[in-house]
Amino acid sequence: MKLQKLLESLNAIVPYKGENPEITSIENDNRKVQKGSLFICIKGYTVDGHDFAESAVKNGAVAILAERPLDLEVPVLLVNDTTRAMAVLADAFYGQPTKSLHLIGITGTNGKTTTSHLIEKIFADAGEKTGLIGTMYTKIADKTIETKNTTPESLTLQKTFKQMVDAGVNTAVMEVSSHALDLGRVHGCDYNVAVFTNLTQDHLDYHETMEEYKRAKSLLFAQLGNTFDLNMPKFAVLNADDTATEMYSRSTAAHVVTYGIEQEADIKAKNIQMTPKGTVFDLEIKGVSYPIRMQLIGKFSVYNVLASISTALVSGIEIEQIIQSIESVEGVAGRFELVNAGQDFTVIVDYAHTPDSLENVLKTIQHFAEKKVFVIVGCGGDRDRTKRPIMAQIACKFATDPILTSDNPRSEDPVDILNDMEAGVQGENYQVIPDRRKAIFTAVSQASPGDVILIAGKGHETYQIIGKEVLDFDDRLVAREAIKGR
Ligand SMILES: CC(=O)N[C@H]1[C@@H](OP(=O)(O)OP(=O)(O)OC[C@H]2O[C@@H](n3ccc(=O)[nH]c3=O)[C@H](O)[C@@H]2O)O[C@H](CO)[C@@H](O)[C@@H]1O[C@H](C)C(=O)N[C@@H](C)C(=O)N[C@H](CCC(=O)O)C(=O)O
Ligand SMILES: Nc1ncnc2c1ncn2[C@@H]1O[C@H](COP(=O)(O)OP(=O)(O)OP(=O)(O)O)[C@@H](O)[C@H]1O
Ligand SMILES: N[C@H](CCC[C@H](N)C(=O)O)C(=O)O
Ligand SMILES: [Mg+2]
Repeated sequence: MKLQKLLESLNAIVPYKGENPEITSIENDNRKVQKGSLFICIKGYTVDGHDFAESAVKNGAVAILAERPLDLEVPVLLVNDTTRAMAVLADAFYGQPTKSLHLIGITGTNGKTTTSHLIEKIFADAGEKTGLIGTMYTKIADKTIETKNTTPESLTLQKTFKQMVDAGVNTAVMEVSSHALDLGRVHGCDYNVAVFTNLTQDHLDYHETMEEYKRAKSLLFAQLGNTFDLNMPKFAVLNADDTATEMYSRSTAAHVVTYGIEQEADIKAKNIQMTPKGTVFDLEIKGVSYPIRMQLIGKFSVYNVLASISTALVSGIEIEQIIQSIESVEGVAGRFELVNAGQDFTVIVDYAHTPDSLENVLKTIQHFAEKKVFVIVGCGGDRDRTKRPIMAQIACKFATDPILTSDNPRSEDPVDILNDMEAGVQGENYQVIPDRRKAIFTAVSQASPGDVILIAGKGHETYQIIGKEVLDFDDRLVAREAIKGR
């Protein structure tokens, strides 16, 4: 694509001196630049991409997009915000791929990964070719690709959508993190359905206040419904039981569909009964009731299922087909995943790493527990510090045997993180075992028949980040080892 043509997508005049070269790729990492690339300088949290512009030109870049003048022999185009411009250019460069996809975006503090998998399954069972982008991986039809972020930056994102379109995918489901919304990673994405799970405390290291965090999430709904499509109206699927829904409902020009358990909602769950093997409830839609018998456990799972059912319904999938899919879901990796290695007590690995998710999972366990409940929990380093004492409090309140340990300490001293946690539980009964492996082995050695051990925080993760090292670590494998060694 010619540079001038590409720039038209910015909807603003970007004056520059020089020729109108053919752009063969867009890159924001000088190490990936090839002959014909447009190099975009991004001021990051670690380094400033403007410092790599000269090297990019040496590597073959024929134009540079920057926020400040640079003395280079190729055209330098100036914009106020290169990150946001990059998102719009990427969308144009890859041929606006999201216009050819039924795109579903999910935001919320907890439940995004779970809900995205449920939705993907419903669409796949209905015969659609699906794509998925989220915390665990990116999936393009049957191909799985490793990812670093829950929502990738815009270049990767739009390239992925293009690959999906090329592979014949028609429905794409993605998690949209609050960081991505705030940093404009999803500008240019044309969503058909935007889903809200819930809003509780997390990421205050980044957003600083809950109001700011709430506002960041509202951007998904504000972006939705701004383009009119008679063939495919746009929908915001909102949780009626969460107070943030009122704001998100006001933020969007799209149709609003609500789901819930407590408040009035378009799609409701009633008469919920939990068993250790699953959950039974009545699904109510427009006065018609459908009995649901699913394998997922806990009230929070009912919310995820309601969000998924609502999304599929507004997308035109038949209710009978949807119910069949939901009832056949066994679970999502690392979410309330049982570890069975022949032991006579229950071991659950779960990704709860926020106060609300930890409380929900522990309450669900309490509902069935007849004996002791162990919880092994830590808090990630270089992340929201204010959630640490709260998570320790929840561990002590809802478990009989809490063990505070390390999650991913990253650049922080694990003992400092544990001190932050302990500040919330002075005078309570708990153990502190900084080594996560030792913590798991201890709980397993102390458990008696009928007890439950919840290993929280890392779910599907197969690593532990200590300092700059990424070490092999999988809660499920360590738990198995500990059980075998008993
Ligand atoms: C705070 C944040 O969001 N950081 C993201 C950001 O990294 P950064 O700002 O440090 O980038 P940088 O290293 O300073 O680089 C700046 C620029 O220079 C370029 N560069 C850099 C080095 C070089 O040699 N040459 C070069 O050209 C880079 O390509 C980049 O364009 O850009 C990177 C590439 O896109 C992201 O991977 C990275 O996410 C980091 C890993 C991160 O931890 N992000 C978290 C906070 C995050 O985004 N989390 C959310 C939510 C998770 C949830 O679901 O709860 C997520 O969506 O993942
Ligand atoms: N609807 C929900 N409400 C509250 N807690 C939930 C809900 N769904 C899942 N959880 C809890 O939150 C944990 C994380 O779930 P999931 O991975 O689906 O969330 P996520 O929003 O994708 O998280 P992340 O932002 O880290 O990617 C689960 O392991 C479970 O403990
Ligand atoms: N996407 C979340 C994941 C947290 C997972 C937990 N294990 C941790 O490392 O804190 C984050 O980056 O905040
Ligand atoms: Mg996720």
